[in-house]
Amino acid sequence: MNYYSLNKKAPNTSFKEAVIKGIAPDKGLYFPETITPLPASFFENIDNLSYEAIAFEAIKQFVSPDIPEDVLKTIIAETLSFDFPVVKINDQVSTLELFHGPTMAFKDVGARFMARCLGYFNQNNTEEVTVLVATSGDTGGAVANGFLGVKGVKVVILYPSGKVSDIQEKQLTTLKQNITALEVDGVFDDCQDMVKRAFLDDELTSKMQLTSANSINVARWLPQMFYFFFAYKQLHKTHKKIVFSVPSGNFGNICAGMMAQQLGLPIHHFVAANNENNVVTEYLTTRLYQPKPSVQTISNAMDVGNPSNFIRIQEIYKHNFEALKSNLSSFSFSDDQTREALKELYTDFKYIADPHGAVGYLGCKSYLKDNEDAHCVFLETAHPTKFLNVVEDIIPEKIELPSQIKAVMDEEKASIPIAHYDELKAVLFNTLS
Ligand SMILES: N[C@@H](CCOP(=O)(O)O)C(=O)O
Repeated sequence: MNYYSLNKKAPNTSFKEAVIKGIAPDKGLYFPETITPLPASFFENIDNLSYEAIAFEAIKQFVSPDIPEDVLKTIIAETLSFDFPVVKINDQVSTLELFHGPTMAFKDVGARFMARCLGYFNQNNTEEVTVLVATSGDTGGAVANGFLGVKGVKVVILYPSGKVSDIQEKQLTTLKQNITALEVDGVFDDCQDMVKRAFLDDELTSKMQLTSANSINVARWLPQMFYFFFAYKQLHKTHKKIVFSVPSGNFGNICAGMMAQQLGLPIHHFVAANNENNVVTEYLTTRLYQPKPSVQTISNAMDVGNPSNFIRIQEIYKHNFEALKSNLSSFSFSDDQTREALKELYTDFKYIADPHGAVGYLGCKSYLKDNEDAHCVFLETAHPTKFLNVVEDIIPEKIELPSQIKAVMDEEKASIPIAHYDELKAVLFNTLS
């Protein structure tokens, strides 16, 4: 598969080069040249396929021929070593739990997949790769965990100081080894802008191989398609109109769901569930796409004011507003509404959600008001204990800490404070020695 830059001012490139570069030289996101739907027989036979077999069929065309099929099977087996259960909330709503991996957030799949692809491409390479990543909470921990000890790879994570949860901060600052955490005096968008600027900085890129482990990287983004297939496998016999409500920040996850739909997965509709960072909700109402500085909320991983992947969504719908709107609804919710939803899920259904899942649940409720015959699945993108300070105030029971969380609780944080791009540059040059 070849990839083109969405800015259309850079040469097309292979999967391998797209992964190693992260972003095209013209600053565009890479997008696959073709998307070939899976045959009808795949969907007819889905009940007999394992998750690994489904994932293999879904992603094969996007990584071929750079990753041979036997290597791809191993990468997928190692990536998907945990479960993805659908849990019934009521007759109209279910949740897909994506938090059973090592850092208890949906980012684990993409991070582990990408780390293994990069490890494979790098095996005979003497040149080190530096992975730069901006996080508003969950990506950082997943990337730190996924890339820990990967040969020839150094990871530098930028996160907004004071704007991620305590456990998220522990996950991304305590592993050390080949992982460096930079605590940025700013918001997530400042971190993301610095990362994107670094890719275009000739002084840096002439001395080091930089790539991204955010969803701008195709190897981080595309494996997120798997979730939608896994939910479909669990629900298609009982529900015909399946709608996904995706808590959305950088819009990589929902965009991956739309790619799954392009492959033929029968998804009836998407809901982008937003907190008060509502650029896309406003766009669908006003047709004006106006990125703005992110505001801090209790669903902090979605505190993104300029979502990177929206341009890919536009590309899928060929920049046709009506086509997009017929397949995507978007709602935005305040922190108070999110707290109420957490309470309702617990009181009415005995389900403990995290704040992001609660926003997804609200997205389902809003959509179902006018679409009663649909079944809405909200993605539970992270485990509630990652947001203990929020959840424990609302849920009147002691929540048992999972072993993955306990493992980092008492570790010592190591981070470097920075405020400006030049400081990032200095850190990157220091990693060269
Ligand atoms: N929600 C994210 C922000 C970065 O998103 P990504 O999917 O592009 O890595 C986070 O938790 O850091």
